[in-house]
Amino acid sequence: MKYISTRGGIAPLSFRDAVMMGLATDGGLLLPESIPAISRETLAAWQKLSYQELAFAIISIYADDIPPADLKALIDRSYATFTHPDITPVVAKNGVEILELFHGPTLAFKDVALQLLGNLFEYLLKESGKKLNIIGATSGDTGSAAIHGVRGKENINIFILHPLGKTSPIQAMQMTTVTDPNVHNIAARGTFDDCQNIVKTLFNDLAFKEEYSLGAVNSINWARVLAQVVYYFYAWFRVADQGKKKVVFSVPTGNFGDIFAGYVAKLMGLPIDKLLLATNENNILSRFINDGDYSLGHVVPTVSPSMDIQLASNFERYLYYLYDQDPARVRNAFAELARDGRISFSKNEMDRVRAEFLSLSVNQQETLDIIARFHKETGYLLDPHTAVGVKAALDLTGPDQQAICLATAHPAKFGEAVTRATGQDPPFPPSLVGIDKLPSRCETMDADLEQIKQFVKEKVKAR
Ligand SMILES: Cc1ncc(COP(=O)(O)O)c(C=O)c1O
Ligand SMILES: N[C@@H](CCOP(=O)(O)O)C(=O)O
Repeated sequence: MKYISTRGGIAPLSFRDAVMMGLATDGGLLLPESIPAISRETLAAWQKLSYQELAFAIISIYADDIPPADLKALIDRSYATFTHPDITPVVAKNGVEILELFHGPTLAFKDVALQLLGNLFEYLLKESGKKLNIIGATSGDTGSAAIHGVRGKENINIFILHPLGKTSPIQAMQMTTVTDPNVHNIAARGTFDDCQNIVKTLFNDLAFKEEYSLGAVNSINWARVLAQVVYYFYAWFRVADQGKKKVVFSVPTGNFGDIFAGYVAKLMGLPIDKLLLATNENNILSRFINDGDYSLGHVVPTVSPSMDIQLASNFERYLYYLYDQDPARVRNAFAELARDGRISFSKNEMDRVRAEFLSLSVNQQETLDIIARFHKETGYLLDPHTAVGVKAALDLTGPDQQAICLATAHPAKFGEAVTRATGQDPPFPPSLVGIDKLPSRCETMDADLEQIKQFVKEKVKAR
C-alpha cells in the first residue's frame, strides 16, 4: 500500500514513512492510494473475530510493510491497557446502540488510536535508531491520550498545546500531572484553532521539521484514522444481524477525524446507510451539510469543549474524495478558503454529500436535556460530547434505521456538565481518583509561533 497527498505534491510513500511524516510535506494530508473493497465473504469471516484480531485484519491491509508477527504484537500490547475485555463494547439504551470508546487509559476514544500509535512510533524508532519530537494540539482529549501513549518512551519527546482554561479541569489534570521528563505541556492563551494552526505551521516549516524530527499525533496522522476504522466494523458486526434495519452511525464531530474513519469503513464496503454528523454550536460542518455553507465563523465555548473547533483538519481528506481524487481541486478549495473565508460547492456536490451524511447542530441546553433524559429513563450517564451524537441519532434516524452512537468520552471527564444536567456527580473511575493531589507541570504562553518554537528548541537541546 502506498500513500499520497491530498495536494498531489509528494512521491508515493510506504506506511512507515507516512506514519513518520504526519502532515504531508506539501501541506496536504496523507491517504492510501486506493481503498480496498472488502468482499461479503471476508466481512462474514470477520464477524467472529475478537477486537484485536479484527484490528489486525484491517490494519495489516494498510500497514503491509510491518511484518505480521510484529504488527500483531503491537496491537495486542496496545489494547492490553483497556479495562473492558471487548475493548469497545456496544450497549443498547433507549432504542439506540451506544458504542463505548472510553475504556482506555485516559477515558476517551483517542486512546484507541494513540495507544497503538505510541507503540508504533517506539517500534519504528528502535529500528531506525532515530529520535522523534512530537508536537500536537488538543482541545482536551488527544493531548492526554497521546501523552499516556508515549510517556517515558525512549527517543521520544512530546509537546502538547492546549487552549488555556478551555478544557475541562479533569482533562487539564490528565495532561499536566504527567511529569515524565519527555512530556511538555503548553497552555496557550488562545483557542484550539490557534493551537492547531501553530502545530500545522511548524510542520510546514520543512527545515524545522527535518532538523527537529517532528512527529504528529493529531488525526493529521493517517495511523490515527486507520486505528479508528476498526471500531466501525466491530460495532456493525455486533448490531447489524440483530434485525433487518439499516445501520447509521452518529458521530459527535470536531476535527472530522472520527467520522472520516467511518467514511473509510463505508468506502471499504461496510454497509453503513448514513453517517450522522453531530456538532455543538461550533457548527461549520453542520452548516455545510445542511445549507452548503462552509464559511468560517468564531469559536464559542460550550459544555462539549473538545468539539469547540472551527476548522476541522480532516475535512480536507473528505474533500479529496468529493473532488474525485483530484488534488488540483483540493488546492483550489483551500486557496478559496484562504482568500474568501469560505469554500463554495455546486448543487451536484451537495447532493453527493447528502447521499452520505445527515447533520444536526445541538445547542448546550439540548445537550444537557438529553443527558438528563437518558439518566432519568435508563440510569445511563452520557458525557456531553456523546449526548450531542445521541440527540442527532434520536432526531435524524428513520424507522427503518438502527443508530449506533459513538460514546467518545467517559462522563467523569466532564463532571460539571453532567452534574448540571442530572444533579448527580458521575462516579470517578479508578484512574482519576486522587488526580487533583498529584504534582503537575505546565508552561503557560501566548499562542505565539516563535515563542513556542523557541521553547521546543530549548527543551529538545536540554535532553
Ligand atoms: C470527547 C470527544 N468527542 C468528540 C470529538 C470529535 O472528534 P473528531 O475531532 O475526530 O471529530 C472529540 C475531539 O475531537 C472529543 O475529544
Ligand atoms: N478534540 C480533539 C481535537 C484534536 O483532534 P485530533 O483528532 O485531530 O487529534 C482533542 O481532544 O484534542
